[in-house]
Amino acid sequence: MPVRAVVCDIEGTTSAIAFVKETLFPFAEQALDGFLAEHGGEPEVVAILDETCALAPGQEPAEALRGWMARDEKVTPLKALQGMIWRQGFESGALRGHLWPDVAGCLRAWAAAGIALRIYSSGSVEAQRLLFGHSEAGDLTPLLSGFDDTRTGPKREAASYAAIAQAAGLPSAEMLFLSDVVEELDAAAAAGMKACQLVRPADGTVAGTRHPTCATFPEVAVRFGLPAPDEPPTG
Ligand SMILES: CSCCC(=O)C(=O)COP(=O)(O)O
Ligand SMILES: [Mg+2]
Repeated sequence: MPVRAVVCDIEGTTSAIAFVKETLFPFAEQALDGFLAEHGGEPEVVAILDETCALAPGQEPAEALRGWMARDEKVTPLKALQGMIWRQGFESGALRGHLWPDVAGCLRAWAAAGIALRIYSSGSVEAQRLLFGHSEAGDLTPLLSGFDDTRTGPKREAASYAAIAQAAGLPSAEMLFLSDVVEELDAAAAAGMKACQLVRPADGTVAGTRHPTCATFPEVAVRFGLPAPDEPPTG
């Protein structure tokens, strides 16, 4: 069955774990109080704070959000708020989306060959668009045909991948999911997708045993019969 769509995780797959943990997360944490003071009355932020209170009853929302940040919990309202905070950073040029140097060339080659490219990350859809729109390789959003976050469903549940396949309008067997996390790959495979673990040495990813492993996107291309990029890796 040929691969007609590739679904990419971000942290540990297209982008360095260190970029997310040492640049993006501290940026959001430091800006949280100022952001809430300035925007806390806006309907979209009020809805996020209500969702936070529902998930952390009895806690001040800012305190709950800080706790989730400290524990790197992939909680949907936190992810939505982080995306809103990062917007200021990406649009001002203070932040630029990190991509591993082997990624952009493959995304361009795959999109040019008609392979549908989608993102599925715990980072909110807004954050995903910002990262790829302001990436170190330029604006890559025209290459991407779909974005999903935890509002589609948890990343470790097969139903989320079935929903992504349905949104893409493709049989799941013709879709390839790339992630660094074995449990996410298990869920994608349970939904019928092909699955491949990105084991990037610089991220310290530990290779699992249940799925094929690749260190770079060009290796993925070779392994799954996708076109190889005609540009050398950048960066
Ligand atoms: C700009 S995307 C931020 C990524 C993020 O917040 C995150 O939690 C990463 O999770 P992933 O599912 O991509 O591993
Ligand atoms: Mg990941």
